[in-house]
Amino acid sequence: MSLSLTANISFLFPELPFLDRFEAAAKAGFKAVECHWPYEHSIEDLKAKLDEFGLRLTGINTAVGNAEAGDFGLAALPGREEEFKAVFEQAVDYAVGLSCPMIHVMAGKVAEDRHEEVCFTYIENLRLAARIAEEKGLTLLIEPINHRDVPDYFLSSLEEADAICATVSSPALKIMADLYHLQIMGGDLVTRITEVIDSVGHVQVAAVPSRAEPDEGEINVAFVLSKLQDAGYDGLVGAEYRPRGDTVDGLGWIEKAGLSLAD
Ligand SMILES: O=C(O)[C@@H](O)C(=O)CO
Ligand SMILES: [Mg+2]
Repeated sequence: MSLSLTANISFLFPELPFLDRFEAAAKAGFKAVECHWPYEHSIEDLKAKLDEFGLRLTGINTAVGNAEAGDFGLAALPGREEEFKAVFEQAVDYAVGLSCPMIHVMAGKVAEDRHEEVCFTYIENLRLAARIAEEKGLTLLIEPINHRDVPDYFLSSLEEADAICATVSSPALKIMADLYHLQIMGGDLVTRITEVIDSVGHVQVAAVPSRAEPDEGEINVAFVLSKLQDAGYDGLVGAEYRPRGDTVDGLGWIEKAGLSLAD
């Protein structure tokens, strides 16, 4: 298998302060990293770390909004369009400043009985964001997130994510297929993901149900990834799991899964 990894340094190396995780990832052999929310650090400080350790940054998320009030994204929230624009612009500034090609646009939490009602807002916000992404050469990702960990997250279905990509109809909008979330939300990973493979822009891995290294539990990660590759997926694989112990000691799964560190 020739798929390459990117280390999610929001989850890996949890014992280290965030800025020290770049060095740890590079020393472990990674050439690429992704993270969730880098915004408490300046673009300059982050760039210095990437340059110092010869890493590239492959993905960041839009800020969640008001985390203390329970926000987990804003794109699907009617009445919050200006706030969405602001967090999206912030993400674009960081992505451009750090040569980072992908932004995960976080949808937010919406009670199930309001799902239909807010679809319009989500699609309009994504249209606006996708236009900007096209101009800047960025890829936007939407990620179905499981309802056990994040009840009421607007986007939890792979098939709905694919339908939204078709509706927005922008080459800049793709699905982040996180095997952990998708296994919890219905499984049948190979068949379901290959059906939407043209819309998939990024893949992430973790074990289910533990969310630890993907060498245990319900998912045969080597098998699933090889089938996705056979179906035409040639993007990165995000190592987005919570290590059982020391991050470096837990990296043995990479070779067993036939993966390589990104170059
Ligand atoms: O799967 C996840 O939790 C992440 O990919 C994310 O972006 C939201 O935390
Ligand atoms: Mg994920």
